[in-house]
Amino acid sequence: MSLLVKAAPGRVVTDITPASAGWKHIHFKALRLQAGEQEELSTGPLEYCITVLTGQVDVQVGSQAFSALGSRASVFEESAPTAVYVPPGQSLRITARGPADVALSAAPATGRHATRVIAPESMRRSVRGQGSNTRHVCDILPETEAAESLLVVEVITPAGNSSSYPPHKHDSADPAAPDAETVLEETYFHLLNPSQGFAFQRVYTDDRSIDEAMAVEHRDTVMVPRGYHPCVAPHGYDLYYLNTMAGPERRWAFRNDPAHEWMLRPR
Ligand SMILES: O=C(O)C[C@@H](O)[C@H](O)C(=O)CO
Repeated sequence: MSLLVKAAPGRVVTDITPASAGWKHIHFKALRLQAGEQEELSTGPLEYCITVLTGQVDVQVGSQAFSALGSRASVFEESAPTAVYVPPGQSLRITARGPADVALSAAPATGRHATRVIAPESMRRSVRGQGSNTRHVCDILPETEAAESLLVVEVITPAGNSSSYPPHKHDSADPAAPDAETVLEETYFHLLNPSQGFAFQRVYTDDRSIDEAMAVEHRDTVMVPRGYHPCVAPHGYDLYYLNTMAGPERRWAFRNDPAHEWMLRPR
């Protein structure tokens, strides 16, 4: 099975489930809605993070109504998105007010946290890396914000730069070194600017039982069940991706590929 899920042309751009991905935790759906189009579902045993990537939507969760969420025309604007956290056991309806791109990240939960809007102003934005490894990170649902298993973050990699680099992984848990690494599945939902561009992502393990190098295009998704997962944006095309992570422990602890870690050391 390829780890690259090509974008579908219609309203549902991608719909990844544990059954389709062959993993345990992450459900990821990307929608491209036109004015008035709706997505209705029951959250069942899952918690959701609805990220309004572009455009504006109204969101109804049970009897709670949230109107006109979303403030970006493009994910490449220098601003954070609006998101909504929705716990298990809720009815959920998303209605587009105009053209809107919406991402639904979901993972198992028991219902410890209430529905809430995550406002753009509350999200931490930071710059990571140096030189041609500089990228711009926005924490949508990080460890410090309440949720049971989901972690959601978006990253812009300027044209010509790399990100998630040096390559890192989070796929093993060592009880003898509990701080060393956590086990997290991950999806990368990629967008490019201009949209006809392409970027590259490699997913590989130490033993190379996984070693896939992918050309990713606008709205493609890459599944990272395990292994290192660096990205590169060629000259002329900025790369955006939305990461959803989930696993048995809600903590992002990673290990860099020792072969490439040298570049982080002062020279
Ligand atoms: O640092 C980056 O460039 C982004 C990555 O950390 C990305 O969010 C990820 O791979 C998380 O595991």
